Amino acid sequence: MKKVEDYVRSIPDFPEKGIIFRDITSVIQDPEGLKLAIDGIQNLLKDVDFDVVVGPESRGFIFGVPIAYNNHTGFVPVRKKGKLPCETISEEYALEYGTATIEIHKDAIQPGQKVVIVDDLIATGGTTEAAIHMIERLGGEVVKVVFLMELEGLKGRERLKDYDVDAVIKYPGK
Ligand SMILES: O=P(O)(O)OC[C@H]1O[C@H](OP(=O)(O)OP(=O)(O)O)[C@H](O)[C@@H]1O
Ligand SMILES: Nc1ncnc2[nH]cnc12
Repeated sequence: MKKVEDYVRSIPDFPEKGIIFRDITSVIQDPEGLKLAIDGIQNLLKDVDFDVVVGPESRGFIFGVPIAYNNHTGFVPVRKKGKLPCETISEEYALEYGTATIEIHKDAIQPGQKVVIVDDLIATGGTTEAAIHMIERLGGEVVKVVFLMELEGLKGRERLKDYDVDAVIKYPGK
């Protein structure tokens, strides 16, 4: 029987030389791959009590919404700058070259809410760290952070050492 990692397509040198791109389109286009991915993430949350799911644009939407639906919680998008229509707070974070900014609606998280962050992949952890800062600025408590894939060689988990972080698939390198 196939495992979820069998559905991930690895593309060398995309989007630039030296990066192995872990492609989820091959996972989610297959009914069994999609089911294994969502069920795998759900399994990491089986003992977690939470009120809301936050997912970063855009691949965090794909996995975050079904998890919110499964658990009968709401879903809050974290978007790239300039996309959200109401009042936002924002956070800048470092990319390999330069910086990027993500935003969340100011009224999306209520003080004291228990938040789970869902995304497809953790690399450096910069996106997640920025999302955590915003959630905490709004008074939310990040109770767990879950990914389909973790690139262990990039040490994102160390950057999030104060948080409960887990992933379905762990790649030892980058
Ligand atoms: O741990 P990090 O180093 O922050 O990298 C991981 C993030 O990068 C990717 O998103 P990206 O910003 O490429 O956006 P996309 O989902 O719209 O492709 C991925 O989906 C994670 O959100
Ligand atoms: N190697 C990688 N594959 C897919 N998405 C990524 N985001 C950051 N690094 C990535």
